[in-house]
Amino acid sequence: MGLDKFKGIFPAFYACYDDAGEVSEERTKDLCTHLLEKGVNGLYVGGSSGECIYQSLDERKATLRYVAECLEGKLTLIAHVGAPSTRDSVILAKYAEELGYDALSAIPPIYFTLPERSIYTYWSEIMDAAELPFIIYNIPQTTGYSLSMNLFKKLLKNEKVIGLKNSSMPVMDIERFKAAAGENFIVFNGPDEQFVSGRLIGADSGIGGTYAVMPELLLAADKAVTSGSFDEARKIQKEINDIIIALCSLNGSMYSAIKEVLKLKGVNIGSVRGPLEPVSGEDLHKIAAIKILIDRSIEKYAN
Ligand SMILES: CC(=O)N[C@@H]([C@@H](O)[C@H](O)[C@H](O)CO)[C@@H](O)CC(=O)C(=O)O
Repeated sequence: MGLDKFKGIFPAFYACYDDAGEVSEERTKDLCTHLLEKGVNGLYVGGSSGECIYQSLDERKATLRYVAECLEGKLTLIAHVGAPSTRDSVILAKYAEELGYDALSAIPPIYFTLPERSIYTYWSEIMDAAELPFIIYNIPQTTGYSLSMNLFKKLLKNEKVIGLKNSSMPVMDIERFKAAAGENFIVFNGPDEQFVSGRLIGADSGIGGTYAVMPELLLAADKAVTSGSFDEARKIQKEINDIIIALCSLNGSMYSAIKEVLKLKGVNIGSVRGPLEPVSGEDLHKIAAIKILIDRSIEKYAN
């Protein structure tokens, strides 16, 4: 199949809540519209950044639906359907197919440390549930499982496997997975702090949790890599990293800091759900400084 629609910048979509902390249709659609206008290539819906592990099945289905309804095929949509049980993952996979999503993706099973054959079975049962391409999600720092080359090669035998979202930290992992899978396969860079290096070593695209607060910078970095302007790409990556470090330096989760910055940009998607912590009152003034940092970088590199 043609994989071009999976190339480019894919913000990991955030959980959008109303002021009472419930999933909000209006705010979900506001964020979709905002990102569409910024020119991103697609969205990764319901992953870590979507706070998937803190949401009920119905809330996850609602978010998948609101995004699909709002975008009506204008962006490539990847549904993250990983859930604690295979049963729930299969329900989400079937629902994403009904809604017209372009691909599925899932983390490996969480909580219990399971043997690789269980991980293989889990991913395979999700793939069997829908006629959609599948993107493996390797994120050892949150799941405790690091995708082995053996399991990767076994999964590649299933023609539904068209890509890998690789969030492990060694950039070299991207090169190894890409080499094993060949050209007709999409590798998404996971760590935003290494986007440029990930692209240079072989990632075709990027999915990231900080993209949606600064899509202009990721799009500019991607363009610089594609056009061979490596010095420019390196400079943009430095700005991206300064911003990520600032977002992570507050009392409160990075996602809550991002959501506060988005509010200042006119996109209110509420705050985070516990146990993620909101930004504390005394840190709120720092949010304005982070927004200025982002705006200045965009002015410098993306206008
Ligand atoms: C461990 C982690 O959460 N990694 C993030 C990164 O995008 C991360 O937020 C970013 O590099 C900042 O550290 C993504 O790989 C996760 C992600 O995109 C998602 O599933 O929402």
